[in-house]
Amino acid sequence: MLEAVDLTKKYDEVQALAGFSLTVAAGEICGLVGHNGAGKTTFVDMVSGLLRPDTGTVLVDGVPPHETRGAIGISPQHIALYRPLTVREHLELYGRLSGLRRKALKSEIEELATAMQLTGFLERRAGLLSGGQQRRTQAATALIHRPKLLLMDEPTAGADPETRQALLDVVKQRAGEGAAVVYTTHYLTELADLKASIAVASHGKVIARGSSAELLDGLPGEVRVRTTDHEYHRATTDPTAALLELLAESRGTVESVELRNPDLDDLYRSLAVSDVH
Ligand SMILES: Nc1ncnc2c1ncn2[C@@H]1O[C@H](COP(=O)(O)OP(=O)(O)OP(=O)(O)O)[C@@H](O)[C@H]1O
Repeated sequence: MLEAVDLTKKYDEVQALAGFSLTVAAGEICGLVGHNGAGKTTFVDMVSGLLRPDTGTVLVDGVPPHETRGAIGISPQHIALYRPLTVREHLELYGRLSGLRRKALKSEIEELATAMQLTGFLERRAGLLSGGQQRRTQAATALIHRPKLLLMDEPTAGADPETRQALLDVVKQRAGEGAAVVYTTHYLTELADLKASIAVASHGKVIARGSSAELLDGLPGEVRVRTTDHEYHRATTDPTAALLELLAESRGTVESVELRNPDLDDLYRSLAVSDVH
């Protein structure tokens, strides 16, 4: 569904993309992760047709992004709503731009408003919405025409847990219906919830690609034991054994025990990713 091969892009002195390749199949959610400045947004902008690569090719459903019509839905990193327009007017506008007819548009708005918990706000102007409501509206504009490719650039930034869950549920549902999804985030827990595959970007290219099991297997998590006397912690791939050892070593009364699974920082460390441009 999405095929990007060897993309490069230079902004003056900054090599934002340096041979960025990524393929995402229909029905697949690909979690695109990486440090700030790794090139994720530049890539998303290129796939959405906003930016042309210096070299390399992008195909969406077999054609270049600027030639697709209605195949792509984009939820940009920064909220970009028209303050005087209501939520319903936004959804009508984006739906019409993608060629949705009046009847289909009406039922899509109803279904999406329910899924995104926007039913009570449809007639409210965007400028008067809370941050979370704006996030949900922004995401809804990307989803209204049921695109074959969904580009979601940190869609949950600043969202409360309820907004985050609504968003994750809709993304899962759309992938279940066959949409390909590129989902950039700094939260591994979201990717686990989405059962997403992972692509790690660094210095303008994808340096690791696979399922989270493939990429995280064997990475150490951490066990912490806090007692009335001291706090003990150990990095480990065998939490049960480490916990028993720490309990045997610890002095004082145990107050808390914490097991932390490997996270994105552990993954970056294992890949020796250290870049911030
Ligand atoms: N319009 C621009 N002009 C000059 N440099 C840019 C421009 N856009 C991005 N860059 C640079 O290109 C590099 C990649 O930026 P990009 O926004 O793609 O990273 P990112 O992985 O999305 O980061 P973040 O996680 O912070 O959103 C950075 O060094 C950034 O400063």
